[in-house]
Amino acid sequence: MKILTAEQLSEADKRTIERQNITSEELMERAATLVFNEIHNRLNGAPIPIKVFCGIGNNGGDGLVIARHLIQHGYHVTIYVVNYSDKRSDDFLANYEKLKSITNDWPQLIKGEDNFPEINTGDFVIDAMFGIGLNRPIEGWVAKLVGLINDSKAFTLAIDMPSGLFSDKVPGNDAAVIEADFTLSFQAPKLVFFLPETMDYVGDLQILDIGLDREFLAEIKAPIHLIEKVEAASLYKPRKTNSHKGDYGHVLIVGGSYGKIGSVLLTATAALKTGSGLCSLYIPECGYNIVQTGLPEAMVLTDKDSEQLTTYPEDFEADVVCFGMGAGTSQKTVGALEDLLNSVKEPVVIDADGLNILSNNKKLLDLLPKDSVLTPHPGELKRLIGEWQDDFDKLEKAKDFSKKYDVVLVIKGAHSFTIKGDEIYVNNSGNPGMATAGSGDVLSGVITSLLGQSYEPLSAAILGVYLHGRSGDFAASELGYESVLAGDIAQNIGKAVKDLFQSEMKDSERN
Ligand SMILES: NC(=O)C1=CN([C@@H]2O[C@H](COP(=O)(O)OP(=O)(O)OC[C@H]3O[C@@H](n4cnc5c(N)ncnc54)[C@H](OP(=O)(O)O)[C@@H]3O)[C@@H](O)[C@H]2O)[C@@H](O)CC1
Ligand SMILES: [K+]
Repeated sequence: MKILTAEQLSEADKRTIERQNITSEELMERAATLVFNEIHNRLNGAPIPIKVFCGIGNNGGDGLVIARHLIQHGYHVTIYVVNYSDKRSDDFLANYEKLKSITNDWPQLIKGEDNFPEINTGDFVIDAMFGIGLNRPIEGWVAKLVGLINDSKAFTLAIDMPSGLFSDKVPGNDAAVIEADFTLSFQAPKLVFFLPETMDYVGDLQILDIGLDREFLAEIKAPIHLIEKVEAASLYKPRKTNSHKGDYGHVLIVGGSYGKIGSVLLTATAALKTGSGLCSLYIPECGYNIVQTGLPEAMVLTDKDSEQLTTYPEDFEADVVCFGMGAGTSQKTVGALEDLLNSVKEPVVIDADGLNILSNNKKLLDLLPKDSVLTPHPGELKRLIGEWQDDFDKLEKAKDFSKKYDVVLVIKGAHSFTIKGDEIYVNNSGNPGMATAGSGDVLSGVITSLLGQSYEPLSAAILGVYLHGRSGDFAASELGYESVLAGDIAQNIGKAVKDLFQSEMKDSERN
C-alpha cells in the first residue's frame, strides 16, 4: 500500500470529486459515515458519554457528520466546536446546519480555558480538531485543551490524524499532540504513523478505504510503501514439485565467538526453516559440538582459532554468505571479514558485529558487493551513518548511505524500514514480544535464506522482514509477548509462509 503525503491526499480528494462527479460534502459524508460504522460496530449502542471535539475545517466537518449519525442512533453525544479560528470551511458549515435540523443540543463553543468541559476517564473522546490541514504547532489554550484530553485518560479516537501531528515532520519537544488510543485514517497511511518518534501518538491504526479515485491513486508516484500480507505474498516464489535441495540454495553463516555460539545457531535454524536447501556454518572451533548437536541438519566448518574468527574459507562455494552475529570485533575478526569481502562477488548479508566492524573500518564498505543487505538496529545504524536530528533526517541519511554504497539497508524497529536508494518499505507485521535477544539473528537467517533461493536482494529483505514479523505474531499469540524467544520466531516461519495465502475473515463473516 502506498504511503501518501498530505498534498497527494488533497490532490486525490480533488480528482475524486471531479471524476466521480460528487461534491466535497458528499465525499465527507461518505468518509465520516465509514467512521461512524466502525464506532457503531464496536460500541453497539452502549450508553457511554461520547464527547466529539470538532475543529472548524474539514476534519471538524467529519466530526460533525460522525456526531450526527451517533445522535440519530441514540448515543449520548456532546459536541464541542474548538474555535481556534472564525474561518469555517464550507463543508463544516453545511454539516453544522444539518446538525441543527436533527437535535436541539447544539454544539458548545470553546473559545478559551473558561469553556473547557470536564473530561472523565470513562468518556469516549473523538478528536476531530485537526487533520492533514495542520500547518503549524498547536498553541495557547488549544494546546491546553489537548493536554486536558490527554490527561483525562479517556479513550480517544483520532479522526484521520491525531490532532497536532504533522504528516511530514516530527513535532517539537513539548508540542501539543493528541495521544490517541485508536486512529481511523482515510484512504492511505501517513509516514508518521510508523516512525519511532511519532508512532506512539497514533495508538491502534485502521485505514478506511473511502473510495478515492483508483486511477489517480494507481498513478501517484510514491516512494514509500507499507508492507502487509498482500504486498508480501506478491513477492513469494512457490516451490516447484519437481525440485531438489540444490534448487533452494546453499547458505553459509559466518559468525560466533566463545560464549556467543547461540547466535549462529539461531541464524542457521532460521535459514533452514525458511527453506534453504543446504546450510553450512563457519565458526570458531569452540562451537563445533554445540552446532552439530543443536542443528544436525547443518554442516560445520571451523576456523583454526578456537574462540574467534580469523579467516574466511575462500574456496568454499555457497550461494550466499551471511556475516556477523556473535562474531565480536577483534582485529583478527576484522581480517576475517576483509578476506570474505575480497573473495565473495555476490550480495552478502551483514549483521550485528559485522556492522560494527564496518563502522570501525569504513574502507571495508567499499568492498561490499552491490546489493548486499545490511540489517542494523538503531544503535548500529548510528555508528554506520552518524547521528541524526530526527526520524525524517535519519531516513534521508539512510537513503544517502544506501545510494553511496549501493546496498539495501534494513533498519530494525517496531516497524522495520527497508531502504534502497529513494525507495522505502515500511513493515507492518510483528509485535513487542519480538524485542528479545537473538531476534535479529533469526531475521538475518530468513533474509539470507531467501537470497540463496534466488530472490532479488530487495525482495529478500522486504519479504524476510515481513515473514520474521509474522512468525513473531504466531509465536506471541501462542505464548504471550513476554515468553517469545528468538527460537520461537524461527519455529513459526512455516506458519508465516502458509499464512501469506490465507485470507482474513472479518468477524462478521465468522459462523
Ligand atoms: N483528503 C481527503 O481525501 C479527505 C479529507 N477529509 C478531511 O479533511 C481534513 C483536512 O481538512 P482541512 O484541509 O480543512 O484541514 P484541517 O486539518 O481540518 O485544519 C483546518 C484548518 O486549521 C488551520 N490550522 C492549521 N494549523 C493550525 C494551528 N496550529 N492552529 C490553528 N489553526 C490551524 C488551517 O487553516 P489556516 O489557519 O492555515 O488558514 C487549516 O486549514 C482531513 O484530515 C480529513 O479529516 C474528509 O472529509 C474527506 C476526504
Ligand atoms: K484529528
